Amino acid sequence: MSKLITLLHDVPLFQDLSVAELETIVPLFVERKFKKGTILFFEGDAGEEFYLIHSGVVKIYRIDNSKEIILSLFREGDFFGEMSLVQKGLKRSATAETLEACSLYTLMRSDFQQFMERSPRLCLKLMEVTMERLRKANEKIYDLTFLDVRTRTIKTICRLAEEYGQPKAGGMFIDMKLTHQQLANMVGTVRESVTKVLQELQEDEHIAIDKKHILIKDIQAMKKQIY
Ligand SMILES: Nc1ncnc2c1ncn2[C@@H]1O[C@@H]2COP(=O)(O)O[C@H]2[C@H]1O
Repeated sequence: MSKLITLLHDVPLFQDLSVAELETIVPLFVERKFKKGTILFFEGDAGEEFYLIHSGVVKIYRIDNSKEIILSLFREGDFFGEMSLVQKGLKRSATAETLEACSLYTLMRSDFQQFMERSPRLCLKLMEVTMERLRKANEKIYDLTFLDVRTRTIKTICRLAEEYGQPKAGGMFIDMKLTHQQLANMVGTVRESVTKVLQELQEDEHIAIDKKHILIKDIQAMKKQIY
């Protein structure tokens, strides 16, 4: 349990909770481990649990006729699965799948709801995170409507660098293994188009790719291409 308390202290959603509130909620979480490639739930399923990531990466996506669009990637400290829990009868709005072996903490729907009813602080935090996710979703709608594939690809790489980037000799290293297909599913295009843009970016020495990891050599120079 102590590792959960440490995790909760670092998770913005739970940071403002009092010690008493934390002590109430911690025993309700159940730790579960999942292998890479496990579907946690499908879009349209009944929502039964709230998920908090202790380790690993989870992909949230929708699929249509085998075409996939990635809505978000979540990692340690992120939560998901809350949308279908806030109101009775709502179904899962997207599918969740582990991209790596994952350790997740789950909270049952009834516990999550009871805690929301009792804790205005948690509700406010949840609203803050939801607004931030809505802002990102709006940005994505704009990008898909107005921007070409090259610009969208560069923007996606820059966003990944902001969220998962680590400064490294020679640039900014994105600490996440991504295939061209996964990147294409984030950008909203076909794999061939993303491969072409990545090749151009490598030829122009903006990025280097090593074992599915992207290194951005000069993040400011990359950003200059889009803004
Ligand atoms: N656009 C989005 N951005 C980030 N997370 C999302 C988005 N859409 C759905 N999710 C998450 O994916 C989950 C799918 O199940 P739920 O609808 O229960 O809750 C959802 C959210 O936690």
